[in-house]
Amino acid sequence: MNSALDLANFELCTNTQQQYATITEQLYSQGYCVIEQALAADFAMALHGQAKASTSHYKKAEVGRGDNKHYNPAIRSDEILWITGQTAVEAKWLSWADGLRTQLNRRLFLNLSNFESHFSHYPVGAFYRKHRDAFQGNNSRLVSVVAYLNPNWREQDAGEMLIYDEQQQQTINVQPQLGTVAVFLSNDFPHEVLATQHDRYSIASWFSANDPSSPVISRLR
Ligand SMILES: O=C(O)CCC(=O)C(=O)O
Ligand SMILES: [Fe+2]
Repeated sequence: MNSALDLANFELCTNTQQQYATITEQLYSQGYCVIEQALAADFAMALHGQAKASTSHYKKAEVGRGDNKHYNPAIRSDEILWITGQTAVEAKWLSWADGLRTQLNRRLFLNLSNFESHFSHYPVGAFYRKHRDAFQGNNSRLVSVVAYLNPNWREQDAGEMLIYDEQQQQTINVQPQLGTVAVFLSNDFPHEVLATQHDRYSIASWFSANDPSSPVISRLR
């Protein structure tokens, strides 16, 4: 899967529209959705290949915003690389996300306008402590989307993402298996990445709204 031509020819997944509908419905009814094999295997492998091949370009992830942005390995120890859409496979990923954005806007009357997305690499031992993706006092990140890029992940590799559903008082355990996608309301679901025992690649991303008058989604139900 090397040329742009090959990439242009594969399906994003077996039934992308059905999948968008499932994500939209579950986001509405419970605030989150986890789908295994959401991305077709060849597409997810192409993303994995790019995430891995670009390792020398990653930067240590920081926490906080603006002047307060800083490196704090006690909170998170992953490294990241922003996705710009400059390669065919990145463009495919952005196009998958844009299709989802359109459905969320149409079906839930949202006004999501932006999408930001980065590859994350968690080397052995790396983690990301419990956090929310929406910044305090700034609700612009509304919907989080995480895609996993690790073929043949085994339970002993650890590195799960735990999503805390505080209303239901339960924890959702997401294995970072190739092709799995997790979507959740950025402000409502604290989550963490447990220390990984194996090199771990994912894409972390967020839909946000520019327009301050757009609906602030809390739980939709
Ligand atoms: O890689 C993951 O499982 C999630 C990462 C995350 O929560 C984030 O980057 O905000
Ligand atoms: Fe997060």
